[in-house]
Amino acid sequence: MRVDVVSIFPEYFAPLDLSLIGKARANGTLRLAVHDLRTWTHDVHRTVDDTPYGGGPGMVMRPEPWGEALDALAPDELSPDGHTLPRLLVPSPAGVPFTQAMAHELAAESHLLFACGRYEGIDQRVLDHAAQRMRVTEVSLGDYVLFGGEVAVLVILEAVTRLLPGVLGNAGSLDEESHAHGLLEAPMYTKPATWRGLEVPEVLRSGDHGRIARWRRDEALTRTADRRPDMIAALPQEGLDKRDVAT
Ligand SMILES: O=C(OCc1ccccc1)c1cn[nH]c1
Repeated sequence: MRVDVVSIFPEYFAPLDLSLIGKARANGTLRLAVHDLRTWTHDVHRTVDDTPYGGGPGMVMRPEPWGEALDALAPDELSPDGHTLPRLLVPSPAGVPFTQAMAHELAAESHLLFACGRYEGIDQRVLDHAAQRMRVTEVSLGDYVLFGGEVAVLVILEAVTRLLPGVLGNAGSLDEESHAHGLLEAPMYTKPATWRGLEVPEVLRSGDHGRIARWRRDEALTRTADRRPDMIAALPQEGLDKRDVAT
């Protein structure tokens, strides 16, 4: 997968050289390039922002540099490697919620292009113009406001990269994890069996895999009902047999 990131703080992405994402880059699973938006400014001050039409606090990112950046990174003509147009992702408090389902969707793309907004955001025409030729998604990580999109891109990239083939050691851990089956994950334990007077639930040491699976499912349902009733409501009802419904 090819990923391009455009930001006025490219150094934010240095951590991506570490850990799993670093390995994914090393083995070519992920080809990541980070670009400084100011590359596409031409004034001596390399200006990327200006005051908002209609008034209001803060500044807005100017369209010109973004337009040139997107032209350069998502050229219309097919490049030698026959690349398709990228999917443009713009983190924003006004975006559609980022979910594990979207992470899976993005992991299937061949080229992602992230635009990191700062200040009050990017001139809307940048997104409207880009949408004339590529798929554009404003995406929100949650109902809060950050200084800019960089941190959100790090989160999205981590969620997507770990889904790419060969990045996670045992792919098994993918289908067990929270949000993989519409429920939160059951509590996890490891050695020692007793720690500071606290025991590991006996069932997990019973070796009875049917009992263990049932216990984990019950725990997942209870946890989800307690912490995320919204997820219980979203469960496919036919998937829940009578025993499952948490009382
Ligand atoms: O703050 C966020 O993105 C950065 C951003 C982009 C545009 C204007 C202000 C801030 C964000 C919050 N939830 N998900 C993303």
